Amino acid sequence: MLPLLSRRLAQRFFPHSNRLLTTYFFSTTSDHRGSNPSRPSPPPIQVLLTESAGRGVFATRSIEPGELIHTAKPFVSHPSISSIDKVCYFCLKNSVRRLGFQAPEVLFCSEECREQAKGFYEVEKEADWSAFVAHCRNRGLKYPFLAKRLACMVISGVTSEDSLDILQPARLSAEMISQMEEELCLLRGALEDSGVKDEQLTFLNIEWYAGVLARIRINAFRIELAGTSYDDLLALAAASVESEAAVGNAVYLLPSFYNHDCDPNTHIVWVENVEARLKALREIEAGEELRICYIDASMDRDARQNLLSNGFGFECNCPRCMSND
Ligand SMILES: C[S@@+](CC[C@H](N)C(=O)[O-])C[C@H]1O[C@@H](n2cnc3c(N)ncnc32)[C@H](O)[C@@H]1O
Repeated sequence: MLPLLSRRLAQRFFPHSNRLLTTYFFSTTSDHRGSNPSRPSPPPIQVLLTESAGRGVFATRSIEPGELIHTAKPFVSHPSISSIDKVCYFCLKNSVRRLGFQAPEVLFCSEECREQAKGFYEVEKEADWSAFVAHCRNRGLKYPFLAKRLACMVISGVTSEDSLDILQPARLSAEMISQMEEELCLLRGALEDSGVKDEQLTFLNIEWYAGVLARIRINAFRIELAGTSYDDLLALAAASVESEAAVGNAVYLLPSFYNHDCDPNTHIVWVENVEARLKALREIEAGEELRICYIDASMDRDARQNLLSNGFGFECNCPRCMSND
């Protein structure tokens, strides 16, 4: 199922086939290797319909505790405002040193990241984003930055305007949509003033913008890097005290199909950059659904249910909640 899904997704999301971006997105791998040791086998998972939580991810074979099930590159990501001058503008790698070739306002950790970023940055760098950034900063908004980056990707032709349609959207109230109008106006205005032609902006209306944000709201991950060294761990500990542990936000395609469980069998981690690693927390049988935890599982049942209902719009039906734990 996955190779076919991948081919269809590749045609749909990258109509003009920027090879670099396509490679970046589809390099999901698993630790297990097949008969050819140099080639990683496809991840041991498939996406199927569940009984009561829409689509979900299921194991196609037994998976060992601690096993790396697969990795995933983001479809779109963005640093948090407080991290913009510290992390790579493409991969969100921490403690990046300024390289000579880049524009003064953003950082790239390598030539490769700068090259990969061309899909959005060539459009983005021509515009003055100060009004859009000030608007989002004053209201504490983070998701419009992902929508802005996606809009730039659509304009440059590396993805199509319906690329996130495959993801489940949140229900938005009329009030939420009317608040988005101002952001959209600033986003469109910045692009128009930078010389993007009207015909390249026909997709950028409130239906598109609200549809994208409705999907981002349910499917975006907050990226906290675990780091690899003692210094990384110390920096992370300091950042969590200052509530600035997140380096950014990202939307992935395959990881978005994982449902939530308050006692999950799988977790998602980030080590050095925005590339996600899905790992088994315990032994998982073939055919079992893989679930991650969207929230802090240490909270009591009522707090968990409230958070999931307000943040994600669903009543959790996991075994832990059903047993009132
Ligand atoms: C990130 S999506 C997961 C994939 C989704 N099931 C789909 O079909 O695209 C999150 C949505 O899945 C459903 N969901 C996830 N975990 C659930 C749970 N424990 N109980 C009920 N619904 C759940 C909810 O509708 C939620 O808004």
